[in-house]
Amino acid sequence: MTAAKLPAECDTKDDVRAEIDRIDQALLNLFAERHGYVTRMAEIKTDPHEAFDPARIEAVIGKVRQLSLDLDLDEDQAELIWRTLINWNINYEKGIIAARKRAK
Ligand SMILES: O=C(O)C(=O)C[C@]1(C(=O)O)C=C[C@@H](O)C=C1
Repeated sequence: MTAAKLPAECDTKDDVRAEIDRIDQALLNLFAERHGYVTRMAEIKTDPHEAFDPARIEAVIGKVRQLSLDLDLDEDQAELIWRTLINWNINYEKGIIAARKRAK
């Protein structure tokens, strides 16, 4: 494997795309790690209604927006990504909790 190149060290589209592919892999590894905790959360919560936790969601979004600003990223883009992720997680958790209750 070739060493990572800084943006300014990339001379071709292929150079840039190799770095984007490397970063996508790293991001997916982190999403997979986060997903493991969401699965665990679904095991800990006891009622499907607990899956949607508005206070926690707004706290996460607030943190993500601030971290984005600190990194000079677009905070609206970050919020959109996180809301999509969290909305998906809510349904995922609801499904796990409801199935467990039905099986009892
Ligand atoms: O913190 C929780 O309670 C979670 O279940 C995690 C999470 C998230 O993906 O960050 C998902 C659903 C909740 O409504 C809030 C946050």
